[in-house]
Amino acid sequence: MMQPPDGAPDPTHRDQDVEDEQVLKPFELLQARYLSLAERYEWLEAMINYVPDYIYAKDRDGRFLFANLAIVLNNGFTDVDELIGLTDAEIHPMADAYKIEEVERQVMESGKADLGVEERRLKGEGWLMMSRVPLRDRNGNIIGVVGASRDISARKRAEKLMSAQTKLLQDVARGVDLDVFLRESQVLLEELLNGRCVSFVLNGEQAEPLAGDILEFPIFSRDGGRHGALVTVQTDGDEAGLMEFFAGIAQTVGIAIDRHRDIAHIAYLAEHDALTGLPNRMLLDRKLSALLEKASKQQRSLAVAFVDLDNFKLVNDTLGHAAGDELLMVVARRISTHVGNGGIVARIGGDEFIIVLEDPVEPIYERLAAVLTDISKPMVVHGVEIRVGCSIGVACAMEHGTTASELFANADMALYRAKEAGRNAIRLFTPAMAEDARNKLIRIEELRRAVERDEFVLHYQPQKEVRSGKIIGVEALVRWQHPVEGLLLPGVFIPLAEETGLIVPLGEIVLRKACQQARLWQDRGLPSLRMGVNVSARQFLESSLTSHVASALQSADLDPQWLELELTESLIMRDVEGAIERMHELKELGVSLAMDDFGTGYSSLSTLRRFPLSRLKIDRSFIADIPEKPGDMAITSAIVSLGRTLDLEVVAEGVETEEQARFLEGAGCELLQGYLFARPLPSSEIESLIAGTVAKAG
Ligand SMILES: Nc1nc2c(ncn2[C@@H]2O[C@H](COP(=O)(O)O[C@H]3[C@@H](O)[C@H](n4cnc5c(=O)[nH]c(N)nc54)O[C@@H]3COP(=O)(O)O)[C@@H](O)[C@H]2O)c(=O)[nH]1
Repeated sequence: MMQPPDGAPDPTHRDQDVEDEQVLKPFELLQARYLSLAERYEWLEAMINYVPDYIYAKDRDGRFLFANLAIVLNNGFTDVDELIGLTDAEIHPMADAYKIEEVERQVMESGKADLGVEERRLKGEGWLMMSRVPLRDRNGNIIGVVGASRDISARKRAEKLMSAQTKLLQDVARGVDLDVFLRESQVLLEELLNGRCVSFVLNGEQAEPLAGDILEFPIFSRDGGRHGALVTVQTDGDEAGLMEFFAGIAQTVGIAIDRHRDIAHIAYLAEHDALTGLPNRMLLDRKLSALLEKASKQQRSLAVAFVDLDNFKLVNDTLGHAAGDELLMVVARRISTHVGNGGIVARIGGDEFIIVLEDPVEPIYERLAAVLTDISKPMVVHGVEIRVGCSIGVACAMEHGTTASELFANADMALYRAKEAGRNAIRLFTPAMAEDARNKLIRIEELRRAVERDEFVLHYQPQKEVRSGKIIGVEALVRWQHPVEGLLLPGVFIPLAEETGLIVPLGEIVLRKACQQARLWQDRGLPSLRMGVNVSARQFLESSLTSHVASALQSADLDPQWLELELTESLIMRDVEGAIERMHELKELGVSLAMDDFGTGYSSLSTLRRFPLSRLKIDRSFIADIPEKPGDMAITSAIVSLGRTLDLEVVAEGVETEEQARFLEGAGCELLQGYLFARPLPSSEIESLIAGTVAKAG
């Protein structure tokens, strides 16, 4: 604590009387009363000597007039008198002295203060903040310079530490590679701390032995775990600020590691399927391109196989998505076991996997057959034992393609063929498949155009009532009047129309034409005929179906009772509840509904009861082998009596022989349809046929 010179009043002493007087009397009076000039000088000098800042005054020639103790000691003197009268040139190296003189000369010449200039210390390490102001006499003449400087080394260091911390945080934000970040951080810290040893010891790493007492700052992870520690050696001058700095750096390193792991995880997720952990399409593309390059250089072969599970949707729909996920994981494991390190297994979509077999030693077919057999083995999913089959399509490099996309396209084509072959099959790509695919594409384009231009005509196949022998209805069957190929049967284009969705506009065309024809026959005075129109699965699922039917009826001005929509049994059974709802919607229009191809699906008596049907059409496959197959005859009789039980009329399709007709009549079947009576005929021929039967009856 600084003491005032002997005899001087203690300025910190607070005496109430004195304070009162100070308020009452002028300051000069007070000074004169208590302090002589010498006393005041002594007191001021003691005070100036006490402050750690450097304070001095110089004359115009740069000679020290006064300097406080801090300056005296810093320049290697013991008493101020030793310094008085000296110039900077006499106590500092020439260059430093010149610099000081230059600044002070400027201040004296300009009369302007030079405040807050940061400079390195002339002696020892550190920084000073310098201020110089002109020294003036009573008349305002500049007679020298007064300087004051403060040691700002601690602040400068704190700033450096902070900017180091900021730089590291910026590196973290920029996502600098972790190894680079750790290396650069270590170098930066060691430089900043004058070569002091600093290292980051991450979990699982061996710490380098350091001499001396060790300081450890834990590097925490975001979730409170520990990544490791920042390790350094303890030194005497370690102040609290530095400890905080180390702790802060350790925290920054923790963030960097967290971030690095996040990025690695995101990169992993971007290239892997989250469910099975298998590579996804992105990684597969990358890896396959590299493998293809290698295979091409080494003239080796490589197989790409597309694997698609059969009936996966059924598992999802019946057992739920969690069960579907479990199934996919089992399948992924089974495929991976077979492929091992000699290839890649990737999941590229719902139930689609791709296998790449590198230079297959065993014949490809055998390896894939083993995969197929393994996938098809029973598995327990959510407590239920199930089996799923699969179809596999294969293409080989370089034979079937040299790029990933060529091989994918060709393997996909082969897969399509495998599925067509009835599933659980493997097909190797052949150039003919590409040709077929090309033709299919051309056909789709032609079909699209045909729908736009309406190149379709309807033929009608009569339905004969057994009881009266009269034609009481027809089934409308579409034909494509192809501009080059002539009249095409539906088997050629209906499946394609289903696949592409073109069946929806095509179905609308058929509905309109059929309704118009029915109305035209009525207008021409023919007996009213029930018009049967096939509705495909895709059409039935369209929410617009009911409005399309209503609109077709309305524009033809046809009474709905003459329109019958034929829905296949398998279509209805896919989603019984949904189908019932849609059937009621249609029924409300006043049309009747028939179940087509009956016997090929799995409807039970109890579900059949719930359908608002008018007729059952026995599938022609049951009729074809009558009378050769007694089993078919029994089924046919059973369907007829089922119809009777449910109060539904039964129509037998595909009746080709008199024998079949007699059997069906005997069984009680009400309506017959087939080549025996007529093939599907153009409208004009139907007119003659009906006119003929009417005349015969008359
Ligand atoms: N969604 C739509 N599907 C339609 C439409 N028009 C037809 N089709 C479907 O195409 C399938 C094939 O039709 P098609 O080649 O016309 O064959 C029909 C008859 O010719 C044939 N048939 C009739 N009687 C006999 C016979 O005695 N023997 C025999 N071998 N074949 C015969 O059956 C077909 C009618 O069958 P079905 O529809 O089950 O009553 C056809 O199956 C339709 O599904 C359409 O406009 N939309």
